[in-house]
Amino acid sequence: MVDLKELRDEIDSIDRQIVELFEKRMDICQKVAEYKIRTGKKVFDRTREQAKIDTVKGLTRSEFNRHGIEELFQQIMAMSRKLQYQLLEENGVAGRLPFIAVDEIERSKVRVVYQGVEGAYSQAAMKQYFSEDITSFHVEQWRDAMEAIAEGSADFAVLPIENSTAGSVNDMYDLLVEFENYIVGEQIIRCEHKLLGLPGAQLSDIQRVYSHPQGLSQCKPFLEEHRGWKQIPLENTAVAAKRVAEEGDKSQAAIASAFAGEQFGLQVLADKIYLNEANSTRFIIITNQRIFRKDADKISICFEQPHTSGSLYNMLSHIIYNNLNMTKIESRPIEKRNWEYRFFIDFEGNLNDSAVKNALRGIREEAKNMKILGNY
Ligand SMILES: O=C(O)C(=O)C[C@]1(C(=O)O)C=C[C@@H](O)C=C1
Repeated sequence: MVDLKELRDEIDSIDRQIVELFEKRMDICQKVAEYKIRTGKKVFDRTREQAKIDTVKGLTRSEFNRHGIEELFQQIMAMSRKLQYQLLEENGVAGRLPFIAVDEIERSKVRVVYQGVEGAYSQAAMKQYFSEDITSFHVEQWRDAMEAIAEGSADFAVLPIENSTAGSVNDMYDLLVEFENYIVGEQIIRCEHKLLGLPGAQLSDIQRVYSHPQGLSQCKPFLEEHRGWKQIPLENTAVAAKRVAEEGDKSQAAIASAFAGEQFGLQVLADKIYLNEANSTRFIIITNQRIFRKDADKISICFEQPHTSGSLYNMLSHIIYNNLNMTKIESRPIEKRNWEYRFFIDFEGNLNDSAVKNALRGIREEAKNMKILGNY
């Protein structure tokens, strides 16, 4: 009968040797980093890593171990790269990020665009974020707002990115990739949807209900109690309220805010119809300049990765290894490339932090491509 203690002693002795060899290897990697600092050579060398993996796999005795050794060496080399990025950063050769730190984002005497019509939740978000002495205008589509920022006809745009009940606004992620606009702030607004109808209308008159698709989805249980109603999605909750007011048909109602109701002279037919008491929408403030507040504490980036096992894990390891806290992850299909995805992550930090610069440098070097969407 084998003795477990003896076996464990043997494992302990092997592990001590592994640790000793690992530390020796990392010391050499430090010298490699010094060489790379002197010569400007890139840390990540894909060809060398592939050759190394092939060689060490060839040294194993079984298929099972071949797989294990591949994973082990991928991790060892990932550690080696992270050490090297850290040394680059410490030596001040990590490179400058193309973002400029500012004390404050201007909130007065600026031109701001939002999507929808007056009474939209975007307008409420704008009013909360900016002061009263701004010039504002609204556009029909989110894309129009993005274009207004890109061409400079507005300084800032206010656009929805996420609702606490219905989830992310997918189109916004795609637009953030398409346009060279950047997030500089965010504003959270409670969305207390109401069912709004014409003055004198009764709940029993209603046959059709208009809202934004997210408005409809956020009031699902209420709408299920009224299965006979036809649900019609529109581009904005305030557009829905406007339409009910303009068409003057008592059988029509809108799901929108109380201030949209006031704006268009509608009355509240049903209150508290939303799924979640704390139902809120997070709006982002966008501009065409690469600026960030000196005290900004949240970063959004996106990157593309090849469709291979472990590729997302490898990117996220830069966040973990630099002790950063990831707060959100999203994926969106890449246009014209079926079943391939672009990942969007948010994490805590400021672009001036060394840990953040380190993580970004690693991701930039190792991902197919990476874009910083903003620090706010
Ligand atoms: O050989 C190098 O250039 C190294 O930086 C060392 C090393 C390794 O750990 O083996 C690490 C990173 C490179 O991508 C390739 C190999």
